[in-house]
Amino acid sequence: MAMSPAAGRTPNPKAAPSPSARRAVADSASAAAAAAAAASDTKARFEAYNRLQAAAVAFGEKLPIPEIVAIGGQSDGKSSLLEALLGFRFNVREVEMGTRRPLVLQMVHDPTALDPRCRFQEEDSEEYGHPMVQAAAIADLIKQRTESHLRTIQAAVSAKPIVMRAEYAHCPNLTIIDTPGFVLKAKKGEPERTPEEILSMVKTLASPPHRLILFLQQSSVEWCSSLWLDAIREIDPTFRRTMIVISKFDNRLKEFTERWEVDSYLSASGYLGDNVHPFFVALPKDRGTISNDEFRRQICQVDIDVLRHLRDGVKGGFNEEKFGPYIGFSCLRKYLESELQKRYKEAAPATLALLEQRCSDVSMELSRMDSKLQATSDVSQLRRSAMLHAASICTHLRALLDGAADPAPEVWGKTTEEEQMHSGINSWPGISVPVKPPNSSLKLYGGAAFERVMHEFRCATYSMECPQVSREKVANILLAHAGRGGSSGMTEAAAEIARAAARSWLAPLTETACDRLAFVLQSLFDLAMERSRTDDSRYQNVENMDGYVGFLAALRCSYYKFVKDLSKQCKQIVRHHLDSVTSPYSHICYESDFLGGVGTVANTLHRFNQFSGVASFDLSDSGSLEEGQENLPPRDQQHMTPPAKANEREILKESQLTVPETPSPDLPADIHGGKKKDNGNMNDGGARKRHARMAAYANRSHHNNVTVGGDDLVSRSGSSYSSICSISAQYFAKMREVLIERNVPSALNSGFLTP
Ligand SMILES: Nc1nc2c(ncn2[C@@H]2O[C@H](COP(=O)(O)OP(=O)(O)OP(=O)(O)O)[C@@H](O)[C@H]2O)c(=O)[nH]1
Repeated sequence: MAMSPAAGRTPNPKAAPSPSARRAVADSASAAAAAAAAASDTKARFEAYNRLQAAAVAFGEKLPIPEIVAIGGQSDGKSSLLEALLGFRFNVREVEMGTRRPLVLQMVHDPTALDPRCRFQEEDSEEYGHPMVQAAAIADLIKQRTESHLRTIQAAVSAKPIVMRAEYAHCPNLTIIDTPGFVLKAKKGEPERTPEEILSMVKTLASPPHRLILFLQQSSVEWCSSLWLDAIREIDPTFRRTMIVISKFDNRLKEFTERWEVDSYLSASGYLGDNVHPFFVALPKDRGTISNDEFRRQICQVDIDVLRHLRDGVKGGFNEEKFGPYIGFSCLRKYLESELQKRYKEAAPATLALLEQRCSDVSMELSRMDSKLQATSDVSQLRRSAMLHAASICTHLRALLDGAADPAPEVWGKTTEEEQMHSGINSWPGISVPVKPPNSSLKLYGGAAFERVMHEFRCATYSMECPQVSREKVANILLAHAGRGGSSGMTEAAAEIARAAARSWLAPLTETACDRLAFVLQSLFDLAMERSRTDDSRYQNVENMDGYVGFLAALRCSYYKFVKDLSKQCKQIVRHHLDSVTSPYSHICYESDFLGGVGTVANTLHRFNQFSGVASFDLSDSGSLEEGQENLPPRDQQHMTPPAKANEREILKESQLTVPETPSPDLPADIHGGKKKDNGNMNDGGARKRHARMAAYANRSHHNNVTVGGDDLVSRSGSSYSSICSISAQYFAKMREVLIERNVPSALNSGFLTP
């Protein structure tokens, strides 16, 4: 203390202080105030970073907050060092499993907390739990959290940290992350990959450049045989942000006898570079239960003992000027604290800029939400957005019908089987065999799926045979016509039978086709929504309607209703076509040149190939010839028969008619006699001959004055009945062909796609 000129005299308490004394007092007061302000700045900065860190951990954010990561081999003393820094033991190192999850230890120096207050951050939230005081309870909680998390993720180690905040009068303001220790071999019962997992996890934790690395290595390890130094070099090759701590220094001390030995060891010459100074730390060995005060006292004592040993126990002491600042726990503690504060200060502008950026992002998002909220009360704005959204959905629907590959058909498309299953329409009425159009195994949607259903419908329809008609029905129609004395009674009867069959068998098929097509269209709504959503995120100015649940539900409902109405209308139109084709006034049955004539196999085959069109290209890669030709007319089966085969079948059928036991004198002999010739010969114009025969038959019956009614339909079952069945089958095929080739496809296409 500087003496004043009046030194030695008794000071007069009442005398006014001299100006210089006043200045000195003022200087020291302002220095104290500045120090206090700096300390409070430091504390505030530390607090702010701690809160930021907790938030980052809770939300999985990666913020460049300066932190210290303690790493090293197993049992190198990381947890012990953390306890020493904290100023009390919480027994983490007693947990025999070792460190398995990183522990973020936020130490907050609080002079009022004479007992440590530890609080753990909840596993998936920013909140901290209640303060805990008991060391055993803290250790238990760490152990329990570690075990339950590892059990959940089925692993031996995890990178998900446990965050503990400790407020204590005797700890510095410091945040350290304790990590699992490196090991060379997995423990018994643990996965063999555990050592690599630990190494890679710790490397990941230590890699961010804003983190300081506190690398611990036991003093017993020689620099040349250091196991993990290379791992540190990989992360931080120049040790720019690495602090090296030689732990358990007490174990090494007794080996030094000469000064050069100590100095050479302390300098780590040749291994770390001139600018890297490791710290040499020893901590109390005593494992007994001691008070926190005693623990801290022992830490100080070990520091004193180490220095004393180096000074007095070694011949010539050691280079204290050079290495003194690096020996002992208290030096390390001071260094860590100041280093972290320095980094906090350096990082503050960048952190602030980052936070401001985040704030402005959030403000923008908030104002967007605000304007959205306001828009909800602006009806005209709402209407505009709703119309824009509906228009966008319509555009996407159109694009999907025109053929699109977005969204991924593999995910959003359906195979024929899936379509059948999801629509609840698993089969075609009256068709017992499964109908599989080409490409049935591909996942399609939109226009492609529509075309495939159309093709499936054709396949289903052609696979239908003219249903059997009972003798009574035939007799009822035939006899009535005969009674009226008509000359073409048999033809008329056959036509009438075919009409009735077409009406009752084809109508359900067309209705099913409408339902299936409607399902394809309905499914498009979700795809259009998905496309619209992707567009929204691409062009952010488009109003996002996600929150308007009621509107979206109404839009969906009206779309479904629209499709349902379309389906209803299409059913009516198709029904109308069916009615006109099956009308007695229709001339279809009597058009001899219809589509090249009944039974012209070559022509009908050609037509089948035409309708097959694009839809019959098999694009599935499974495509063996058989599969590729799914539902193309099978050669040896009667069902699944397109027009050509249907006609062939009629020919076959005719050829297989039962010869009546008593040949009817009414029928020309060649009707039966010619059968054998026709049998199986599809290209010999059999159907045409048959047609001619039918006409001849009709004429002859008329000319010979033999009425059809005179033919006994019961006893001569093989004659008139069979012929009528055969003719009506041909008529049925004709009607079907007109419907499937001309009327129905155009009606469904225009009805569904261009309503
Ligand atoms: N002699 C001596 N022993 C120490 C010193 N520091 C720690 N130990 C002991 O070394 C052992 C391992 O210490 P820990 O702190 O658990 O080591 P760790 O690195 O955290 O271990 P893991 O988390 O399993 O990687 C304990 O028994 C400590 O008491 C020291 O300075 N001197």
